[in-house]
Amino acid sequence: MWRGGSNTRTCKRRFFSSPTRSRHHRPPYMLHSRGSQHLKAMAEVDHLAAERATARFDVEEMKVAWAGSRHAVHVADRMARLVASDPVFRKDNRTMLSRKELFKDTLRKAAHAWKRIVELRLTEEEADLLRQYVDQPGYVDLHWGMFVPAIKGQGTEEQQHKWLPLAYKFQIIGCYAQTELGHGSNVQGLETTATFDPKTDEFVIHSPTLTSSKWWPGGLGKASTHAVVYARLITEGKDYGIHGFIVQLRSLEDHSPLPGVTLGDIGGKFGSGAYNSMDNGVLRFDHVRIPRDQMLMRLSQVTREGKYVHSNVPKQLLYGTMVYVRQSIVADASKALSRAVCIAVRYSAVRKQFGSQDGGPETQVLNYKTQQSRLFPLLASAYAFRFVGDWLNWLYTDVTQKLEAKDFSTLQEAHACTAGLKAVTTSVTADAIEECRKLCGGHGYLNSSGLPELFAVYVPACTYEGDNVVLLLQLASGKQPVGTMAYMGKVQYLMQCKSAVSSAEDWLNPDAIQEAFEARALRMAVNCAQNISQAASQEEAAGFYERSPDLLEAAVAHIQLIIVTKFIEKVHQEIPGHGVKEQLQALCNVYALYILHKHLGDFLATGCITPRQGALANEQLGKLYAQVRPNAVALVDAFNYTDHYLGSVLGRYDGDVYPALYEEAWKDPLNETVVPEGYHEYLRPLIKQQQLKLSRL
Ligand SMILES: CCCCCCCCCC/C=C\CCC/C=C/C(=O)SCCNC(=O)CCNC(=O)[C@H](O)C(C)(C)COP(=O)(O)OP(=O)(O)OC[C@H]1O[C@@H](n2cnc3c(N)ncnc32)[C@H](O)[C@@H]1OP(=O)(O)O
Ligand SMILES: Cc1cc2nc3c(=O)[nH]c(=O)nc-3n(C[C@H](O)[C@H](O)[C@H](O)COP(=O)(O)OP(=O)(O)OC[C@H]3O[C@@H](n4cnc5c(N)ncnc54)[C@H](O)[C@@H]3O)c2cc1C
Repeated sequence: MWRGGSNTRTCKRRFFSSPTRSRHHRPPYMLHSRGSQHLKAMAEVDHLAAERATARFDVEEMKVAWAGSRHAVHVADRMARLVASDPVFRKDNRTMLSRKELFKDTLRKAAHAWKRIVELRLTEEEADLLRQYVDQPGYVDLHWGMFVPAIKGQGTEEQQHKWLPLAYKFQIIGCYAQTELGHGSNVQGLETTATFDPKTDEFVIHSPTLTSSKWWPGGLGKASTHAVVYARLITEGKDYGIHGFIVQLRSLEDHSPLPGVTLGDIGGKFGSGAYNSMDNGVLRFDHVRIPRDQMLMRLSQVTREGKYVHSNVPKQLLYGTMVYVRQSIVADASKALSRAVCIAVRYSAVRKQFGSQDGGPETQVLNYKTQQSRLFPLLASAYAFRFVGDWLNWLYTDVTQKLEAKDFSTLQEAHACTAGLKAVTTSVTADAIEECRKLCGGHGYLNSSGLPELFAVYVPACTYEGDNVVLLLQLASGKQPVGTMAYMGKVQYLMQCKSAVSSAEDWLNPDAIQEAFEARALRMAVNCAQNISQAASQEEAAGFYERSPDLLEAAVAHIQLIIVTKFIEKVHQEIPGHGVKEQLQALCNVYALYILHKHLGDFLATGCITPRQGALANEQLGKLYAQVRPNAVALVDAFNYTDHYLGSVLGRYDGDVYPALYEEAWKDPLNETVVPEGYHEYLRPLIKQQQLKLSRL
């Protein structure tokens, strides 16, 4: 008890009262030769070895299951180490940099990453991974993640031929300028105009109001030379709605804004370090002219005479770039969540509190059932999101191939799944990162734990690429029971079926889980439909508006069903490696039963299960946690993250947390001097004044 972090009385003075030190001073015990030997010896110890020894499965094979293939493990490993060993990619000081320093550091890292990519002739797969491990949001994310995909998806072959080689070689840098000060979610409400002038064969791009200023695009503020700008196309006096245009913003010689272009950064954002490395920008146009062939013309065209021609394709293909990014955001959710969980699991195995009143060892906090019941569902969710992300990537590829063959039948399904899964996985992940911070107690609140920055970087994912609530409401427009909606075809059965579960073990049967989740999702959707028609005596839209909070819950139930289904399907596959399948089976059950327990109200209110069956699910959940416990550290080791990528003293692979925490504290700029700046101006006069007052008494 007295050795734990809650009891700092004994250590406080000793640790922080050393004499004046230079910027590079070391903590007291590190100056002492015996101290540094001690530290070295400790560094060679694996404090988590005992935890690793209790694992009942082959961790190397689990790495393969997580990464998707042996090749994927190998490439990821190589790229992670390449980044970790390069001093330019250092990030441990990131939260201490000013905004300007941080931005410059981002430019430096991006340039260095590009240099390494070219020097080492990395493949696209390797280059993507290298950028991921550099782990600092920046303009390159938008250049590769949105600018290039927008040109690929919406540009004609000729346009692709012209613009993509320039973008691939970084001869131009692009961003995605859609959102405006006054309109984000409502894309059809954007105000920027692109008016065709047949006299000069040009479009005139203009920002007619303050609210039409482009606002938020990443990379726009300071880095981009070009943007795909979304604007209302006006020709022959008619407004044809939103279309994309390639617009040059800055000189390729000196980076100054082109005539008629006003642009800059929109200002500091949530958290230290974090997303402040990104130059989210503001942009206004004052009648800026661009050639007609810079309208992205794959979906529709404007002829030399100014005639608007729409190809025979759904207009929603304009939103294709967003669908692409949303599916990649789902894969990213599992990365962010697994990082947070890895930190919290390892630290919970190291951290000890209570349990001994006689000087004996205290209890690892990971052994507390409350800690397990908060942490293991998050561990299971990380695996669940990973597998549903893989499936979504497959769906996206499949839909893209169909679209190329002019088959648009699965477009709506792709939109619904990407929108819904993006919304659910990002909301859960943001909350989970914060929960992991709390699971790490006080030390989780330190920047050096990595969790505050991870949260601050991650939380805007709930908003960008579509506000999560707005996206979930999109699911309600799904009409036909196809694809992931197919279960709705079993409406008669699912409306009246009763769960057969009669013991806790029965909940281990995937069919029992699947049926309960299908029945809950379907009944909630049917209830919504009935309530909407009752609420809307005249118009469906009015009922939709009235019952939208219920629709949100029904949408979440549908998405949770997809996640559970894809996890069950994954576990049904052949999975090599001793004990790997068993562990994944346990995690799948933890995920499903945790959701069932958390949303018990839904399951009971819709009559899918009885209160007794709900209690049995919770009983089984407790048994599953006990099964996960000895494997927990190995299950996070399977994510295969380097200490550099994890960026957390609490999540270190060797578990040697305390010396690392101690050393990290001394790196803070406040500790550059023992007597702080401001002492002579503010502290000393205050103290002296009080002393004077006292002496007069
Ligand atoms: C510790 C350090 C870690 C470092 C890690 C590094 C991380 C780096 C991070 C970088 C990653 C990402 C950067 C983020 C970049 C962000 C970019 C953006 O945010 S870009 C802007 C995105 N904007 C949006 O998403 C806007 C949201 N709004 C919409 O999508 C739509 O307008 C929508 C869906 C709300 C529809 O509105 P509305 O009802 O008005 O639609 P329409 O009338 O236009 O259409 C209705 C009709 O179309 C169908 N529909 C809608 N969308 C789609 C679609 N995408 N695909 C197919 N169909 C679609 C809809 O269902 C309707 O169909 P119907 O049959 O008529 O019912
Ligand atoms: C970090 C970050 C990076 C970004 N990067 C880019 C970028 O690169 N390019 C780009 O173009 N944009 C970018 N964006 C903008 C982003 O796409 C929008 O902020 C996002 O789409 C949400 O739109 P909004 O800001 O208009 O929110 P709003 O729609 O104004 O949302 C405000 C509130 O209203 C609610 N609401 C809105 N409509 C409805 C409705 N119909 N029913 C019920 N509730 C509703 C929302 O749920 C929310 O609670 C970025 C944003 C962030 C935060």
